[in-house]
Amino acid sequence: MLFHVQMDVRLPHDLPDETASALKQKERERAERLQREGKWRHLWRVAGRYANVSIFDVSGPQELHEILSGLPLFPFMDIAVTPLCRHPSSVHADDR
Ligand SMILES: O=C(O)CC1=CCC(=O)O1
Repeated sequence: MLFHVQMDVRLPHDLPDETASALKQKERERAERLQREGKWRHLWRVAGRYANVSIFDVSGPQELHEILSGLPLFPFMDIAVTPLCRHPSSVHADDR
């Protein structure tokens, strides 16, 4: 099942630089692993904002929630989830 996910990152201004750097590094490692596993299909930066839009390919909302809530930056992100289904005019056979 595909989900469009927008994550807006809001790190507290008083978060020490070292803590922020460690969180970002852990987030990167988790994101890279999930991409290699095929669960995090797209990851795009929103131009001009500390935010991303992503496409996840997971079994359903429960798995998505487990992934998102396990992200190192989860406590510092506003997340909006939109479930997706196939568009009848899409020419891409792999759209699910
Ligand atoms: O920088 C972001 O948008 C937050 C993030 C998600 C995956 C990642 O590596 O960073």
